[in-house]
Amino acid sequence: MTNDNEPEAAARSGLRVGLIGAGAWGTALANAIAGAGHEVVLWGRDPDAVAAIETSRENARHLPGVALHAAIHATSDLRALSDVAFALLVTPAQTARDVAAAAALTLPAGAPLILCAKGIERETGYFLSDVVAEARPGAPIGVLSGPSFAADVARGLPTAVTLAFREPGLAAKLAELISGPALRIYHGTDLRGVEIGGATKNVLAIACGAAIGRGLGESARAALIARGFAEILRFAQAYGGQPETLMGLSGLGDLVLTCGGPQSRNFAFGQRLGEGASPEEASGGKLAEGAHTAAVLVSLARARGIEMPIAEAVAALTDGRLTVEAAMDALMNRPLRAES
Ligand SMILES: NC(=O)C1=CN([C@@H]2O[C@H](COP(=O)(O)OP(=O)(O)OC[C@H]3O[C@@H](n4cnc5c(N)ncnc54)[C@H](O)[C@@H]3O)[C@@H](O)[C@H]2O)C=CC1
Ligand SMILES: O=C(CO)COP(=O)(O)O
Repeated sequence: MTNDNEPEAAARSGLRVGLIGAGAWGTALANAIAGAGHEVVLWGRDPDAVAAIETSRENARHLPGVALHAAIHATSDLRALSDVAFALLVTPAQTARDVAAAAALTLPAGAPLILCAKGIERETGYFLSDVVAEARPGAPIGVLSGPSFAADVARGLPTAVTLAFREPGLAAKLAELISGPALRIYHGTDLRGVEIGGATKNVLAIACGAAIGRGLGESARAALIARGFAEILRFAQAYGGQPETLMGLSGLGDLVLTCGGPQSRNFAFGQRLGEGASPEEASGGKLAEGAHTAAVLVSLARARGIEMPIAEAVAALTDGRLTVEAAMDALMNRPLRAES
């Protein structure tokens, strides 16, 4: 196992920070934040899995081979969050409502909560920050997003992401507290732009994966990234995100990362679809958030008259309504138009 964190950091007097969700990303962030000098409470829902993490000091299921920092305490008891200074919510997007509601019962009133999941709620079409706001009205909500594979962050490889809060100054303050030598956190106030970037890029990564899996080549991948980004920009502008935000880490940056290859679970899901697997086979039990977001993204786009043909194709693919060939034919046979 590797652990590049300085043991002394555990003894440094930092804040007590809650990490809600003990999957790959939650565990990687817990290590990074503990490495920045804080005491971390890592909450997971499964008592047996949490006990194994706490005793073995490794999350063998989701982040194997990475030693847990000494300043992390893993627990399945939400009451351990009752005295944290702030918390991060890192469970899958479609669980955000239930998990936020449960955490709201114990989190200190007014403690900032940072959303790290990437998606849109399927049943309501709500952005995740709005979902969480219903659980904790009035408490500050932030979004952390950007190009960052959990395995890279866990190995201490250089990573840069964006943290946004609407409250002026809060993102800068928290970014300062949790950034470290390898995790560089930029800050901003365009919460909506940051969360749209993270939710939409997963859908486009499935399209890239499908094209590569089908053997359509690198030119097709580049076209999908560029035209996919145009779709993201149109969507974000219609829903209140700033174009500058989308051109940064949480939009273009994360789109490029996840469209780059099968280290992305969304890309890998698309790749298997392209190779002929059914949507059920393609998931292989791994979380591909884009598969859960594609249909609701398309509904939101249609509701505002925004054209998102690539996202439409992904929604049809993931629902099993279209083959990769038919999806590509549909995209290639759209009327020629000015590039915008
Ligand atoms: N893995 C990565 O590199 C990154 C992931 N993310 C995002 O973070 C979110 C979580 O992803 P991962 O940690 O990678 O997933 P994961 O599959 O590694 O872990 C998910 C965790 O959530 C827990 N969980 C599932 N349903 C739950 C529920 N109803 N209540 C409580 N806990 C539940 C699981 O037990 C598991 O511990 C996703 O939205 C993903 O897009 C964001 C950036 C990087
Ligand atoms: O969001 C991520 C990287 O920024 C992780 O991507 P995947 O969920 O596709 O693995």
